[in-house]
Amino acid sequence: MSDSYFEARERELLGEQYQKMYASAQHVYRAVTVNLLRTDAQTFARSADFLEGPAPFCPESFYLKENTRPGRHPYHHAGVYYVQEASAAAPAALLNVQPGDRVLDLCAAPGGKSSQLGARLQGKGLLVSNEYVAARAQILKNNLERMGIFNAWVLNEDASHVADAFPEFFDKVLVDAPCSGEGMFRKEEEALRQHSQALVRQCSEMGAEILGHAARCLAPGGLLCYSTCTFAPEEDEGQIGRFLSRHPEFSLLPVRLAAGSPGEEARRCGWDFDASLCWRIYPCHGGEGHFMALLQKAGTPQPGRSVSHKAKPAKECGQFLDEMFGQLPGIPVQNGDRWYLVPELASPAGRLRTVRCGVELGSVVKGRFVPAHGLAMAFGGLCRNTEQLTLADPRTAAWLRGEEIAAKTAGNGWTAVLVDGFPLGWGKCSAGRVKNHYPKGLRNLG
Ligand SMILES: C[S@@+](CC[C@H](N)C(=O)[O-])C[C@H]1O[C@@H](n2cnc3c(N)ncnc32)[C@H](O)[C@@H]1O
Repeated sequence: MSDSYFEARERELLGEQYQKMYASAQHVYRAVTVNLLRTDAQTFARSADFLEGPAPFCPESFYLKENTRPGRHPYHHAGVYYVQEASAAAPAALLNVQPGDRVLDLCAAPGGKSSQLGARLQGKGLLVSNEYVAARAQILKNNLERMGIFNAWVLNEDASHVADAFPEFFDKVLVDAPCSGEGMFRKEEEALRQHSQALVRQCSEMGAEILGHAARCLAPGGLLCYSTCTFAPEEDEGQIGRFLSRHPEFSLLPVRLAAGSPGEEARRCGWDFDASLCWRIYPCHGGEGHFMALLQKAGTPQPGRSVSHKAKPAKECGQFLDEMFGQLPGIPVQNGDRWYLVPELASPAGRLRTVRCGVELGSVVKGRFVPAHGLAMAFGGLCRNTEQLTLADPRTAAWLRGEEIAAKTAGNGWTAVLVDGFPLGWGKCSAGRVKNHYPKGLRNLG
């Protein structure tokens, strides 16, 4: 790490601790976060042989063994885990999301923290997952689809529009702010090259604006988590101090994790509050670096408002769902020639730029229903016709390469293909063979 402004600032703030916090921590840890919608942390730890052990920042994060390629593993394809730096997994867990909550992730792409929030909802309630940059919002949608988060509404909006549309609506809000990325220095040279004091100031202003919008859409009594992957005072403790001075209706709750260190008084930028209630993770703690603070809005939560939709799926779509699944959670909604299963609390009509609301079910082509990949990823484990694979079965690798495989458990017609019960998309079975419908862009090639 050699940005001169960064180094001079941190040496001054940390004194003798500087060497310990950054320079002597050479090891770069890689980690994954298990998807609690697919399995639990203990079962995952037993079944995945590529894990080094649990990370100390949240129960669903695990360090990886050296030389693993987690992106090609069948469990990755099946959304059993998300490749996520260990300290980055901490903030979402602080919100203590419960099934049925209304949750907003305001700066969500590529989706690591949204996946955690969605998994903790266990399919009940609503996750609104917003990303400002359009191309990144598509990546977010794809990741949430792979993780099977079926009650997510993915938006590509300015934070101010989200706040206008949902006044005091959410029980829990996460602001993982766009930041100067000092916690990325060891992983990405580009973050180091682009860094400057001016960038820190710019990010601090942007973060303050986003936090203001987050405050508006949080319900009375609701929780707001603010996090960054930077160490800069103006974006961290200083940001929280400024927010508290503008928002006396918020109070700071203590954050204490098994590893890391309390927020620092010297980084308050002159604001008067107890910065030690915040939490920091430095490279020496076993993660690349994160700052987080948990805030509560005063007041008592009101019963949530819900928006009802009335729609019946096309005959072919309804028939397919009845035969293959029975009752699924959500409301069928048509958009053009496609059908979606929309979470009950969501209202996809209106002016918000929606990337995806709920699960894409499929479309009717020449009088026949063609199921969408997202349907298999969300509900494949519940499907009545399945081709069941295991990690040890050579057909699993063949399937992920896009090959046709021999049928052993599926009957004729559309079938969900599963590895150890986790979904790997659709196949179509006939004459003892399963034709491969796993999307071409997702296959393990080369
Ligand atoms: C730190 S990243 C979020 C990472 C994400 N929470 C995760 O865990 O995968 C911050 C995100 O904020 C987005 N962003 C950029 N400008 C923004 C703005 N003005 N308002 C809201 N979000 C913005 C960035 O595109 C980026 O995807």
